[in-house]
This record gives sequence, C-alpha cells and structure tokens, in this order.
Amino acid sequence: MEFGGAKTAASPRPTKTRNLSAAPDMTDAGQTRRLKRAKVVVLGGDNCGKTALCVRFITKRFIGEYDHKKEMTYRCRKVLDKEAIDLEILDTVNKDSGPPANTLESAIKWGDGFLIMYSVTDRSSFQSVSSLKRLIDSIKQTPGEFEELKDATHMVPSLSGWCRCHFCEVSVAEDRASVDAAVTRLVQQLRLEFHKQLLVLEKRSRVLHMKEVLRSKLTRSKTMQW
Ligand SMILES: Nc1nc2c(ncn2[C@@H]2O[C@H](COP(=O)(O)OP(=O)(O)OP(=O)(O)O)[C@@H](O)[C@H]2O)c(=O)[nH]1
Repeated sequence: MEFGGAKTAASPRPTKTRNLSAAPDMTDAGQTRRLKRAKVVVLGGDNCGKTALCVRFITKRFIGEYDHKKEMTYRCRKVLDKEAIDLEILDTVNKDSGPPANTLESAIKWGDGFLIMYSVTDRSSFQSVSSLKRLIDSIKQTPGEFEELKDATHMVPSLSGWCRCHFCEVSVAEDRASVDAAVTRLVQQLRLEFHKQLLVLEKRSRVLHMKEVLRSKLTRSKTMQW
C-alpha cells in the first residue's frame, strides 16, 4: 500500500474500461512463479489528482484538465523492475460527498494494492487518508496501528508509519519519474506478498503430499498384516 501527496513537490466491477496501451490475478502465476497481473485502486479526496496520476502513469502525459465523472478502469502492460506486468488501475471518483460507500467498498474488495492520494494544497484530502486506510484495513483485514496515533495526526512521517504504508511525494505535473516510482514501489510490495503466499501454498501442498504418502504406506502395511 502506498500513500502520497500530489500537486507539488504527491471484476467484475461495473466500470468503464479504457485500454490505453495493452492488456492483464494475483493467483495466476503460471509456471514462472511471477506475478503477472495486479489490480490497483487509486483512492483519495476530491480533486487530489487521482485521474492525473493514472493518465500520467499510463500515457506519460499531463494534460491539466480531466473530464472525469465516473470511475474508470485503465488497463496497461508495463515493465517495472525489468519484469512485465499487466495492470488494471481503478481510478475512483470522489465527488464532494464522496462515492456511495458500497462503491468504495466493492472497489477495495476488488483491488490487490492501493494508492491513497492527498493534495498538499488541500488539508481535507490529507485528513481523509486515515479513514480510507481504516476502511481498507477493515475490508482486507490487514493490520493498522491506529490506537498508537496521538498528537501526530498532521505529521506525514508519523502518518506513514502509523498507517503502515510507504509514503511517496509525487508531482504528477512536473515529475513523471516520481509517479512511476510510486507505482513501481506498490508493485514491488505486491510481488513480495505474492511470493509469500506462494511459499505458504507450496508448504501446505508439501504437507498434504507427505500426509497422503504416509496414509498410503499405513494402508498398505495394514493390508499385508491381514
Ligand atoms: N499543479 C498541479 N496540478 C495538478 C497535479 N495533479 C493534478 N493536478 C490538477 O488538479 C486538478 C484535479 O486533478 P484530477 O486528476 O482531476 O483529480 P481527481 O482526484 O481525479 O478528481 P475527482 O476524482 O474528480 O475528485 C486538475 O486540474 C489537475 O490538473 C500536480 O501534480 N500539480
């Protein structure tokens, strides 16, 4: 999970899909033991730059104004850290009163990884970071450390540690590399998680295999006694 400030110096889902470059589950590693696809959800307050970030990442361009009233899923194939990955990036809409809770919840259920954005020129967007992280933690059952936050609510490094998120400072307008770095960092974390899950699955299947071998040996020796 990532969160970041922007604007200066950071399914089955019924959404429109825009395929801006090429084609894309965590579980689909094939035999190559690598993460081939990932679903990323971009979250954040109103006008904090979510669409700008998605468009910048995919097309490399910053166009300034974005006609964006509905959530949109972008698909692209990217080579990040020298490995190709098919990404589905869901750009959520957060107009004024915010999206209906069920829309946000289903977006979070759908996603593998999350970019929570805020704008350094909009304090309220920064304040919404913690509620978004709480929502992700409750839906994905990931650990948060909210009870430890005391007076440091407005300090970014504290919020980053408190949220257990990596923090990136991004300028979508002026620094494309910072956008790529933020997404790459998220994909690195997803790859790490994927490999952890793979190891757990392999361990489980080895245990099951050993149990099966032992059971068949025991059955055979009983048969011989009879
Ligand atoms: N100066 C500057 N402006 C930015 C940056 N990123 C986005 N903006 C501007 O901020 C405004 C909002 O950007 P959007 O990408 O539409 O924000 P959003 O979060 O998708 O907006 P909604 O989903 O409609 O709430 C636009 O006018 C962008 O041009 C940035 O890095 N620097």
